[in-house]
Amino acid sequence: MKELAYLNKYFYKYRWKLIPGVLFVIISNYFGILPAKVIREAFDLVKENIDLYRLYDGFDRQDLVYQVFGSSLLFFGFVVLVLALLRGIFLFFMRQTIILTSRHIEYDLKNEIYNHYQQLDFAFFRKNNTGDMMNRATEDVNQVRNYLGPAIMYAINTVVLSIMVIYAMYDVNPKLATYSLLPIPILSVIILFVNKIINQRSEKIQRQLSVLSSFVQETFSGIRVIKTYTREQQKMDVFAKESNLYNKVSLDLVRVQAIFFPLIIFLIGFSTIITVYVGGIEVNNGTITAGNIAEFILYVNQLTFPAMSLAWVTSLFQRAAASQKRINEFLKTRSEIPDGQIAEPLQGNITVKNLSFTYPETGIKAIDNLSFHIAKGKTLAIIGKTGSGKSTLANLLLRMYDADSGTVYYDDKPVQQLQTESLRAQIGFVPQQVFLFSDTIANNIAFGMDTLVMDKAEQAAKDAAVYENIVGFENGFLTAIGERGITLSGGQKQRVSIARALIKDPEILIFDDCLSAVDTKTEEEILRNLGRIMKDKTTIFIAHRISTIKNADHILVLDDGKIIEEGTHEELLAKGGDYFELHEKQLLESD
Ligand SMILES: Nc1ncnc2c1ncn2[C@@H]1O[C@H](COP(=O)(O)OP(=O)(O)OP(=O)(O)O)[C@@H](O)[C@H]1O
Repeated sequence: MKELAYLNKYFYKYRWKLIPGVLFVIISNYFGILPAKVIREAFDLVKENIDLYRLYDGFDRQDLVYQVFGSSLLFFGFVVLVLALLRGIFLFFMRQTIILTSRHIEYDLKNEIYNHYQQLDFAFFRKNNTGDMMNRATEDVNQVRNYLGPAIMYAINTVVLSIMVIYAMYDVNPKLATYSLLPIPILSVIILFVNKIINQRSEKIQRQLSVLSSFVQETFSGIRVIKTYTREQQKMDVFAKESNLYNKVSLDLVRVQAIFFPLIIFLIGFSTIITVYVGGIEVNNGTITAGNIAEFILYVNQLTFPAMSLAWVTSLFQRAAASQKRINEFLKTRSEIPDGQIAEPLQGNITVKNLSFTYPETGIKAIDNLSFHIAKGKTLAIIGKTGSGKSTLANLLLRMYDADSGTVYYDDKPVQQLQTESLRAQIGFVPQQVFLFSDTIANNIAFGMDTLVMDKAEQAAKDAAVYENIVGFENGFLTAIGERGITLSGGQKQRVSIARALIKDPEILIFDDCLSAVDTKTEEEILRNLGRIMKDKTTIFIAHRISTIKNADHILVLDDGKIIEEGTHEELLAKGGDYFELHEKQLLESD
């Protein structure tokens, strides 16, 4: 439960909505129990008036008694109606304050979680899957909102109503009150017990629902592969199996619930019988009136709600605590990359000294004691087999991770001292895996900019050699691209991704194998354009194809995270080593 204490800051923030909310709960309950007293008066009046009516039997006045009696009853009816109306009004205010506050807090909490996710480092996103992160920001927040709104509202309601009703009962007749209340503790114990079973079964449903939705999500994401391999029937069978399981656990819950409500009604009915029986004896003894029995029956019935909501509220509290614990786990996670202070414009000199990095999850040493230097305005190329550590190096340059040892220096300043936001804003990075948002092409190109300047987007598209393709579409730059840009070809997507980096006009550009899906002619065009744009700027090319990098000022050949050869294209060819072999192989392939 201490996990929920995290939310206290929000209670404080919205205190001027919550405090009136609590007052409204009290007032609405007060108007809720008053009708019982009015009905008692009405009952007693009925009895007295019947006696009086009989007394005047045969007299003229009997009609008058009848009329007075009729209008008094009407009056009592009217009072009950007004009280119900007042109760309704305050219930409305209660919901308007407490439930509304819970929605405000839900909104704040979702924003807090979302903003926190954005600040976390790559390592966090590597460790946690998207489904789990989304669940915590949606389903768990929902559970917490149930605590903030309904649970708190009904908890206060239950306590206030129980105190008021029990007080009113003992005020009338302690003996009758004790007898009438006897089944209530039994009721509460049964409810708590049944509720535990309901909770366990609800959790099972929740888990199964999660399995089912993950399955459906994955199936639809991979629908093309499923259709290509004609695995629809197999997927349908798996879905039917999981769905049946969901059905079974849901029915298990319905069965318990089916016993639950009749049981409560039975115990309340039992309590009513005791009230009538003991009340009848007391009326006979003259200690209470017949009206008191009617009043008590109403009280007992009013206690049904607190008895039921007690268990429900307890389970809401428990679920919210479990959810808040999961939310807190993420909110308390701090980025493992402490931010630096320096936010100066970069010149473009990069030095890497004895850099090593091992992925903690797999223990794979991706970068092993790497050192090199690129002067401002020069082009460095990195080539190597798959898995040789090229992408890891790019991520280290962007400070997505911190190295285990060694450092990257920008203009002689260690990367740790630079403000990551400023660093990344000055680097144009084209990742190996293109990701385009479900938006227009223009907005995708201008993604890194605060505003979309069409001329700049068009120029970037020209430089990335994708302009002709874009204007060929019916809506040109305003063409919407679906999830992950499915309307574009692989090569077009890569070029849009390049344009996204170029529009920033950065001092440093890093291309991570982003020309792999582009034909050699287009590649040459892009490289020519880059030569012009990046004339005085620093460029790092990561590539598999020698054609991409042969004009670079310096080439590093990586293997197993280490530099095995380095030099210019000509120098490396002259060495006759791995680079030369690769060159020969690629020449043969292109022939
Ligand atoms: N997130 C990760 N967690 C654990 N290990 C990883 C992770 N990413 C990469 N690796 C491992 O680190 C090594 C280097 O991977 P990296 O992606 O840097 O290679 P690469 O040279 O870019 O390969 P490619 O040319 O195929 O893109 C590989 O052995 C890979 O399995």
